Amino acid sequence: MANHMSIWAVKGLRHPLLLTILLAIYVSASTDRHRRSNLPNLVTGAVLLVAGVVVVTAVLHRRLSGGYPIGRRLPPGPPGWPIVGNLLQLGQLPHRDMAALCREYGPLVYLRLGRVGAITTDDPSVIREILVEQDDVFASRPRTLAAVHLAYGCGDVALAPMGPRWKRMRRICMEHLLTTRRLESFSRHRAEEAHHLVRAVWGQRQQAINMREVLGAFSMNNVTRMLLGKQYFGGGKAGPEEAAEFMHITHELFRLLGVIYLGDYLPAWRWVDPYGCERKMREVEKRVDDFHANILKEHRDKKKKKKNKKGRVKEEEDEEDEDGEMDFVDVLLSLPGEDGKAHLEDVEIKALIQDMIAAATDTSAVTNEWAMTEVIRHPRVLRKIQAELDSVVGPSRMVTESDLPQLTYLRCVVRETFRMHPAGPFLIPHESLRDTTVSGHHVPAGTRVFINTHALGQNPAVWGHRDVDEFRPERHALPDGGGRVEISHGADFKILPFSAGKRRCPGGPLGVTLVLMALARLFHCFDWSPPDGVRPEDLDATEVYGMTMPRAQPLLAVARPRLAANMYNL
Ligand code: HEM
Repeated sequence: MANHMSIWAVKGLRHPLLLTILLAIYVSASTDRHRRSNLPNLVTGAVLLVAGVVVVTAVLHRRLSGGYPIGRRLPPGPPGWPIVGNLLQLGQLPHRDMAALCREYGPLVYLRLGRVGAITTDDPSVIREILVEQDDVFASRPRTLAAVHLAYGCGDVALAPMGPRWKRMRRICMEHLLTTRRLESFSRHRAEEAHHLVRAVWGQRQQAINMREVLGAFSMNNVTRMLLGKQYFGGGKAGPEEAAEFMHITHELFRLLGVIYLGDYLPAWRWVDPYGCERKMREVEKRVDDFHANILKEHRDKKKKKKNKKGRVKEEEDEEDEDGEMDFVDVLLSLPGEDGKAHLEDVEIKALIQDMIAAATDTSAVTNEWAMTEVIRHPRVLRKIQAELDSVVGPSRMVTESDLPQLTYLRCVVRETFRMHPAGPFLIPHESLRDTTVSGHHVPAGTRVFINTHALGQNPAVWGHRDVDEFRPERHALPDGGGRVEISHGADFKILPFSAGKRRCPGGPLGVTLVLMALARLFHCFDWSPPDGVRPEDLDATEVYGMTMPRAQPLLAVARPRLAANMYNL
């Protein structure tokens, strides 16, 4: 009984109406005692009345109007506490908690997180309304403390609020960095990194391989070669100390960007900051900035050396390195700045480098680790992927980028991976710029928007109740069996790997190539199984929450070569 009472008390803490009932039961019990001891029960009655009125008024006010004139109703949502609002209703896996609220209250749910109003949804038509039909209203981002400290005062692309600065930075990405021509110029590097990936696995064949390390190195090397002209893994140009510093700050950056920092919702929390979160943000901010300053210095020194060698600088012109490509930092150093300035500000270049590293590496590595996990859990799927690779590529050459559009079944596998394990549980939070109406509900300016991509992929109303939990790539096959399977949201918005509208991912095509290439090479070159003693179906698939949503534990898997030995030495 005591146990039951404590469970109800905990539930009561999360639900004010329940607490009122508990309070009423308690007070009437004590009233009984008071009666027996002849104490006046007038005071008890008054306390009960006032408590009831306060809570019921607060709840009604919040439910009916949310502080807005009746008729402009906020979307439905759970009642919240004064000051903290609904923060206590969110636990370690907030995407799952918000999904449960959508099941209970409907496709669009309103929450109050401390002083911040928020909406969340996992419904394709509401998502389309927010990201496409009302793109102008919802294309901003909240100024979180992590964004201020870790993205150069929100001066980057990914975390910047809507405004002329974001537009300019995004244009630089689209017109100078992520163009088809520029990306093609790195295809040779990508092929080399795909080969290193196969070699790294071959070197550890027949033993349990930590796939997080191998896949992380593949993504990181691809991105840093393109961005900084350096490899940090596998004997590239960077020294071990620099590589260790790079890894450390990148991990810290991801971790801090993923934290839900209470100081963003309850300003008083910042005075206490019991876990030193903001102090850590400032520390990482300094180390990241030093690292980027060093990268800029190296590139400028290299440029000077070339100038001395040639006796002239080809300003404003593509300046290729000895391999024939300009890395992104070279490109950024060659661009003119704002208002007629000769160059971009250093802080602008650093913010862009930072964004690309954060946005490009973890997303593709996490997706690859989940895809490998699901395929090893389902040997039937592995056999189908390999049959396709054997027919499109054959046993006597390696997969190339030109094969990727033909790998129809593998593309379905990647879509299914994005359905069940999107790179991030939510899109990066959006924010509304002005008052608006969504699905008939009032949404005030400054509302934070949590698009729950994880819950979208698990939504039985979208995917059917029968096999929503099952990894079944066939569900993405095109009806006529032909054509190219696209790895994007499509017209139905049933999956949302790269988002849509103004803030959609500008690196989608590169991301898809990195994911497909790694998987195609790994499944073409090797057979895969879990470590000895683990059955495929018992391979753990628990996730942890963060800006991206990796497996709780790194994937360990055993590779057995399936091509002739000479193929691995090419
Ligand atoms: C599998 C790989 C990738 C996935 C799944 C992915 C996914 C996403 C998602 C979901 C967003 C948030 C969109 C929103 O909030 O509405 C995003 C934003 C972004 N991504 Fe990616 N991405 C990937 C790879 C890349 C790559 C390779 C780059 C660049 C080299 C990149 C650069 C960015 C940038 C700059 C933004 C911010 C856009 C903005 O706010 O305007 N991403 N990405």
